[in-house]
Amino acid sequence: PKKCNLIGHWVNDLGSTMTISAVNGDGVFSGSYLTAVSATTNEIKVSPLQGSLQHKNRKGQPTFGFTVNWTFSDSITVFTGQCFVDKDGKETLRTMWLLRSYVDDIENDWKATMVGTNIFTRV
Ligand SMILES: CN1C(=O)N(C)[C@H]2CS[C@@H](CCCCC(=O)O)[C@H]21
Repeated sequence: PKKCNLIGHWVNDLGSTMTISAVNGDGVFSGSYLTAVSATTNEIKVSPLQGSLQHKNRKGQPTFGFTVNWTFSDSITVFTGQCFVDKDGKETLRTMWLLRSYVDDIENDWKATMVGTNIFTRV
């Protein structure tokens, strides 16, 4: 049956790689994120991620959410999505994300959040 497991190594179309470690009994997990591109000119470094997944339905394709706390930029990204097994039996994470960047002035709050979709596949 279709079984998608979040644990392991993932890569997305931007070349970012993500490693998700053990998922505990409450569905809480942690890991690390290494981005290949950034909106900043800072040197890119590995960043920690923390999240949780729904496995109440135990249908094997759980929904999840996680936060990446960027170590090299004054910003933070939250991802949410679902882990699928596609028709070829390959696991894929379909996600949407919000990237919130620091702005100096509340007048610039309107342009501080970017949104996007992103697909991860197993490395
Ligand atoms: C590389 N990325 C990636 O793999 N994404 C799914 C998108 C959403 S998080 C962003 C990178 C943000 C880096 C920190 C910053 O530039 O403020 C971009």
